[in-house]
Amino acid sequence: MSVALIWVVCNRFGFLETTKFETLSKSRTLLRSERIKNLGKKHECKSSYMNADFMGLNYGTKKEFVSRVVANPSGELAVSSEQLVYEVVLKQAALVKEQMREKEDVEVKPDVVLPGTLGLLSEAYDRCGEVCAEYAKTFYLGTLLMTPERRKAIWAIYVWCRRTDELVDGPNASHITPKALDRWESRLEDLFNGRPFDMLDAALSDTVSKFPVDIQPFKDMIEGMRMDLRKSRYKTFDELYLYCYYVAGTVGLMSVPIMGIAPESRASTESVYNAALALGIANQLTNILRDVGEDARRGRVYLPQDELAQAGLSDEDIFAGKVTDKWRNFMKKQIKRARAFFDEAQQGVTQLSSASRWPVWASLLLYRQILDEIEANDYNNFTRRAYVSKPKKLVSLPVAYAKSLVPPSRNAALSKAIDL
Ligand SMILES: CC(C)=CCC/C(C)=C/CC/C(C)=C/CC/C(C)=C/[C@@H]1[C@@H](COP(=O)(O)OP(=O)(O)O)[C@]1(C)CC/C=C(\C)CC/C=C(\C)CCC=C(C)C
Ligand SMILES: [Mn+2]
Repeated sequence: MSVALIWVVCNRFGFLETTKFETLSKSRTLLRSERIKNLGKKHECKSSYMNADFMGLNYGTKKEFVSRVVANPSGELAVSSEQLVYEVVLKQAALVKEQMREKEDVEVKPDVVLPGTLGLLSEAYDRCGEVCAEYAKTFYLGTLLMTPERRKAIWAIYVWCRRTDELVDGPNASHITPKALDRWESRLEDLFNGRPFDMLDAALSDTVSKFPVDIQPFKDMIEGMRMDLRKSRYKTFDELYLYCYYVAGTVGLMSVPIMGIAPESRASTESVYNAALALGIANQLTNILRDVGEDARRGRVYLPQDELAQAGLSDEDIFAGKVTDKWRNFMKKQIKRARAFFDEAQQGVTQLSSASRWPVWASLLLYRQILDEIEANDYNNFTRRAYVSKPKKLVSLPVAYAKSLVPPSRNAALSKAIDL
């Protein structure tokens, strides 16, 4: 009965037209000469530059840098994951700009309220808030600073992401099949089309009818869960990058349309999306570095196999779980790379609307400190879980608050630097 009512409510809101992007995995085709021409110079990809630097490759200045191509196992050249993900970023940014423009032209009609249905929707959002508070307390507290509309929308997205992650990471994970993920995806399509399946879906259905959120990052997150089902090793950082985009970079892309960009920001929408993507990647890399031992006990090694080999390490060393100098050196490089992604993200946080900056700074600073804790544990991430202590968390909150007060620079030259 209540589901039917919510279905009616959400149906009435109409639906966001979903864009006809090819899924990222489909577009991950081998590089043809025209693709090289089109992709090479068109988008200067900051992250690619950053990784090239990390790998000790010298590509000259950032401006001169032309995106990297990677070789697949049979030696053929393919478009790098970063380049493909960057295309998604550009499309998301273009879409949000287009939708914002359309919104300005559209006359806002008053909502037709069906008796009894608004109460159900607000109950659905309250439940999302409870789930968020239960799983991510600090972040939940941060969301309380946002406007009520934005806060509820972020809770609804959080809950959908958490439920998606639980499918492959939760107690029923061993029963999850690719078919189950296909069903989850068609449920996602239904809710984007105003036909939610349950209360929590109804909250997200309402959110996507109000904010310019696209379905693509949601679909891509499900793709990441598919990847987790079929894969437990990553040959290169390029492969790992794609996984990180799917499961975490997508969260950044989902969140920006809700959090909003500060009206006074001079940075381009693309650069803000790129920073959001970088935060997702940084968080996921940190998560992987923190959980090396735990993942190994589940037979999973997310660390790039080629980089392990270059460091003179193998899966066996990870299963043995001995902290050696080889391991320390390897970890130092991995931490350096994760920090570079955090640095990239930090430039974008300031561009967000003022009320959204504090929760993002708080989550960034707290997650980033996990890297410091791994160092403090002398790189023993096999048997010691790095965590940020309560006092350190408490100190981070006012620091995050102070950072959130810094407005986007009005200095055009500085904003241009962000656009690199
Ligand atoms: C303010 C803020 C952080 C908003 C994001 C809120 C949101 C919708 C979060 C969803 C997170 C989620 C449940 C994702 C599912 C996949 C997953 C579990 C990813 C890992 C998160 C950490 O979770 P945890 O430590 O609990 O991991 P375990 O399951 O225990 O292993 C991830 C590591 C990644 C999450 C990614 C983000 C939070 C990206 C946030 C980016 C933004 C909000 C963009 C900000 C904008 C700019 C311009 C920087
Ligand atoms: Mn997880």
